[in-house]
Amino acid sequence: MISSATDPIPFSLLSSRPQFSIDPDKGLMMEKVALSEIAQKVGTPSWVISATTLRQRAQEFQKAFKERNLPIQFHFAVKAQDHKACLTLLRNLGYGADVVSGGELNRALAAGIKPENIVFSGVGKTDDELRQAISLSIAQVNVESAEELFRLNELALSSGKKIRVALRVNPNVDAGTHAKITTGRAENKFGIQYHDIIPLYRKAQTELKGLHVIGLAVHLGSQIITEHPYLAGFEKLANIVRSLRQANLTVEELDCGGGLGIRYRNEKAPLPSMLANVIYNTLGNLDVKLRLEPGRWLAAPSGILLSQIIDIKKGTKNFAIVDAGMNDLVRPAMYESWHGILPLKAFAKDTPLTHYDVVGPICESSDVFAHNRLLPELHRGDLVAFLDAGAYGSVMSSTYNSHPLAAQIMVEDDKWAVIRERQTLDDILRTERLPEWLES
Ligand SMILES: Cc1ncc(COP(=O)(O)O)c(C=O)c1O
Ligand SMILES: N[C@@H](CCCC[NH3+])C(=O)O
Repeated sequence: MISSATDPIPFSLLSSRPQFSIDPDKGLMMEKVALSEIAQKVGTPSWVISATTLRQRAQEFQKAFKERNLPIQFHFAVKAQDHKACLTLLRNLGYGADVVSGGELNRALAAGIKPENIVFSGVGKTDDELRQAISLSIAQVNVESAEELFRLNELALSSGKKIRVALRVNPNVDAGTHAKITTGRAENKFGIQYHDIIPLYRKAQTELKGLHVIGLAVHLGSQIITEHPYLAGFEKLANIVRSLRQANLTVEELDCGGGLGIRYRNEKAPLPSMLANVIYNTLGNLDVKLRLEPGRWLAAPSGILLSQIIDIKKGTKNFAIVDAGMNDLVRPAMYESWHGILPLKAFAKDTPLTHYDVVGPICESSDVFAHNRLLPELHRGDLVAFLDAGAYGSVMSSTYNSHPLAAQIMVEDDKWAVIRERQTLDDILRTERLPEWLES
């Protein structure tokens, strides 16, 4: 997390992010909206998402696969960004949803996504969640263990309705990403071990009458920035498909998961066309319907977290203390992740830069957004934007230290709207009760 000479300086962060510009009077703009106006009217911290960026990235993803003529259905990974407005925008482009809980399933439905466009992944699905999936006849349940497979079969039999199922393979492939967001290694809790798939698939397809076994699913991890893990994972998947077919079993569909990474700092971020090429070369001739579950690539660059500087604390180090904390954006504390930081005040390319540790107000030493970051000189009251926070940002926030959840705003062209009100302390206290014996 230590800044180095190779860190992009603030101005250069703008060059690869067309949704932002600097207006000499209004400062940092997202699309045609001055972010300072939002901060002034709605307060900070606030999440702001650019609808145009989300839409363009979603379309770029689709285009890459269309160019390869691959029959594919996209399911946005709701865990990355679960706001109804984002899900609705994506639904209008033809995206379905990839959900990992009953909550996400019902959010997707509330956004008008049809059950037949919803896949349900995740390592711990309750009976109630699976019953709802069965009664809705969703696109498929990605089953993560033999135990879950048998339980789902029983639930389907007792409801009198078959459920479409894919077996999630754990291919034991290293995604080459942060250890905490790798999911496809044998030691990870996700998926069914590679060597157990064929006997289990056979049993499921030939004996478990509550299930319609349509194929396989795989998800290797998140923030994947080279083609190698995908190549290795999909080649293994293709081998299993061939073995299953040799054993006279039917494979109709493959769900290739998500995971495509973005450029937060200096990473050589891949494009969806890379993923389309790898899928074309590894799975393209298997005559299967394909599904993908992208999350981060669509949503992360579309969103920011707006925050205000509470104090500048000077000493051996300069601390810029902001009003957003790890309770809002937990990624730096949790994964040592790097987020670009831009001041909202207009600044010129040759503005002199100063080193700051940018920290939040939370009583944890890990509540640090950036160490030794070069920024134009900052003052109390200044506003800053944490970039690339549209995925795994608002969805992971908490009310630690009794900080209410931040507001959410959507921007499109010159319009903006509050899409989630700022939570209040009353909202938090409303659900708390005193036990009778403590009431005075
Ligand atoms: C099963 C599954 N699908 C899709 C995703 C989305 O991943 P990403 O946001 O990296 O595209 C995840 C998250 O890692 C996941 O666990
Ligand atoms: N929350 C992680 C991604 C996890 C993806 C879900 N398996 C992040 O912020 O990078």
